[in-house]
Amino acid sequence: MNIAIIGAGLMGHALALVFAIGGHRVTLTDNSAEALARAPGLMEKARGTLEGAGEAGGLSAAALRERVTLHPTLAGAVAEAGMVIEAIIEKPEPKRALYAELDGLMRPDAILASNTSYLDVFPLMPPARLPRAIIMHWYTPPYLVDLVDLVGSPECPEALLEEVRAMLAAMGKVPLVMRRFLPGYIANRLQSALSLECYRLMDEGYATPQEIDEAIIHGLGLRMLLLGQMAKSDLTGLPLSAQALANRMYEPPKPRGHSDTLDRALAEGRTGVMAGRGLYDWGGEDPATLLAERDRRLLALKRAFREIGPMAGHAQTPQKA
Ligand SMILES: NC(=O)C1=CN([C@@H]2O[C@H](COP(=O)(O)OP(=O)(O)OC[C@H]3O[C@@H](n4cnc5c(N)ncnc54)[C@H](O)[C@@H]3O)[C@@H](O)[C@H]2O)C=CC1
Ligand SMILES: O=C(O)[C@@H](O)C(=O)[C@H](O)[C@@H](O)CO
Repeated sequence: MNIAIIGAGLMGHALALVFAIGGHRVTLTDNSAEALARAPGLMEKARGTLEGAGEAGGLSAAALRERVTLHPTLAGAVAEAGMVIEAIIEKPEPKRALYAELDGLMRPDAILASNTSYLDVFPLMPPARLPRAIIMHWYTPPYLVDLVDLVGSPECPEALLEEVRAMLAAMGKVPLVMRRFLPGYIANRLQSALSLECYRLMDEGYATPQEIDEAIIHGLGLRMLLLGQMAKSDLTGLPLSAQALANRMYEPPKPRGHSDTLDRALAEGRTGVMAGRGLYDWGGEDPATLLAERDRRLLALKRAFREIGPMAGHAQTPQKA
């Protein structure tokens, strides 16, 4: 399929690589010439890391350049596309404006997909596009994290969602179809709840970022990879889960809409790896080198886990809840 990706940022360039590895032809555009110009180098860096681990699907550097075409204009990018993926800034109004512009440029039969993390984008889209509109939410980096949240618009037929689900499965991804839209789907909602607690622990001086990550990496992470949270509860015994609920000893933090820890970091320009410092000081290490090292280690974990396999999820025969 011809795939057009709008937005060549952190996600857009990586999605271009994923679909190129999946054998699709990709057009990529961005309203920032600088962001668009950065994309080929970022894609090749990631492709090289994947190839080094035998995970590039046989996509050579030359084939990547051939399969992904950069377009300076929206019209040029979407003219032939059977699917248009929006991966621009997570703000409603720029998305609404883009969908309106796309409506006059896309093929009538093209699927309009959004990579939005939380927004209900369907009310932002031209009504005539809704029968072929979906949310297709990926996780960073999408060439390594296999989960893809799929949600159809209220007018999207099951058959279309199944067509996209099958396409993603054929690409080796793990599409998870939500029966109806919920901000953040499943994994992003869990991440949001976890983040709220993390910011509470830091804001109220209970824990440092390092201590929080120690607790996750050496406490929760290993089991979660194998069991998720629900199978883990089965192995622990559900009476304990029920008792923990009954004891009400845990009260989730009330959302404050901000975090003092985050506010301080942002005020000091500590915006994350790209700035050399965030909640950690990355010692001025080159961000591309750090991201490549992240990818190298994630690949080693994925390879080992492919041998081990999960003990939960669809790999198991779940009890009817
Ligand atoms: N960063 C992440 O980890 C993830 C982000 N997402 C979602 O993906 C979307 C993009 O996120 P990122 O890639 O992180 O953002 P980003 O800021 O890295 O990239 C967005 C790109 O879109 C371009 N852009 C903005 N308005 C545009 C327009 N009207 N036309 C064409 N290009 C335009 C910008 O120049 C920028 O290069 C957001 O909706 C975000 O919630 C989803 C999963 C993970
Ligand atoms: O973690 C991810 O890659 C995705 O869940 C995302 O949508 C973004 O990171 C989002 O959670 C940022 O708030």
